[in-house]
Amino acid sequence: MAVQINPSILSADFARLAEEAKAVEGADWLHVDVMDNHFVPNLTLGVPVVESLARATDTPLDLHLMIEDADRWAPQYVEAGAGSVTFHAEAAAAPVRLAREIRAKGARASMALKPATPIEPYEDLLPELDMVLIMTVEPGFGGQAFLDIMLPKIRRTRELISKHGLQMWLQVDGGVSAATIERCAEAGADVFVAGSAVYGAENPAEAVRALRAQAETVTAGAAWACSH
Ligand SMILES: O=C(CO)[C@@H](O)[C@H](O)COP(=O)(O)O
Ligand SMILES: [Co+2]
Repeated sequence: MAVQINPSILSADFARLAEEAKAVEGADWLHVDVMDNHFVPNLTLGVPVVESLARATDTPLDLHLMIEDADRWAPQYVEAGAGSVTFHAEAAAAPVRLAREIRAKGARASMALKPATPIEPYEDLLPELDMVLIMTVEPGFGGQAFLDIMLPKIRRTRELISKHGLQMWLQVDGGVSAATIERCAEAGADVFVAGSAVYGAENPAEAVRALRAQAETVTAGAAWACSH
């Protein structure tokens, strides 16, 4: 499947997480933003909540760790039930070792880049990863405006993935909506995180379907989208 839509539960009602997860059944993954109030100026949830959420939904969990000391914590989120764990390049002391540990424990390994972090220094790491996440807002909060100056970085990352003949996914996160998803897809993204655009909609499941249809109109013709 080329296009994946991952609703972010950051925009959901945290008192009704199980119901909110069920409201987007049909989504590919449930995106879970973990924030520690150090790496980003906001605090969300931790390992026990992820364990409970993993039991409450059949949708696999896509963990986005916005925390310091990712090397110590990321493996614990695999054990908590995550199917994919994204650590930030800026927060990992030993990213290759960490990616290998995440994979060895049975999850997909992914690395995120804040808006000011370029992809080029990480080119040689790409084969160690299952996904790269390009942040299209400053991490920390949902509901921010999409940074279209990130589009060249998405394009460049897709070029590097193609250059190395890799099958990995390219995720975008932040301000993804009906107004921006096509530009992300045109630039080469195939995994789309959407928080406010899904949970702010009257019918979240329908919002997921609509975003998917929009992105698919773009990726249907893209050469890179045929490879997975
Ligand atoms: O990681 C983050 C924010 O740091 C995101 O996953 C947001 O939760 C996305 O929310 P929207 O921008 O789609 O409202
Ligand atoms: Co996120």
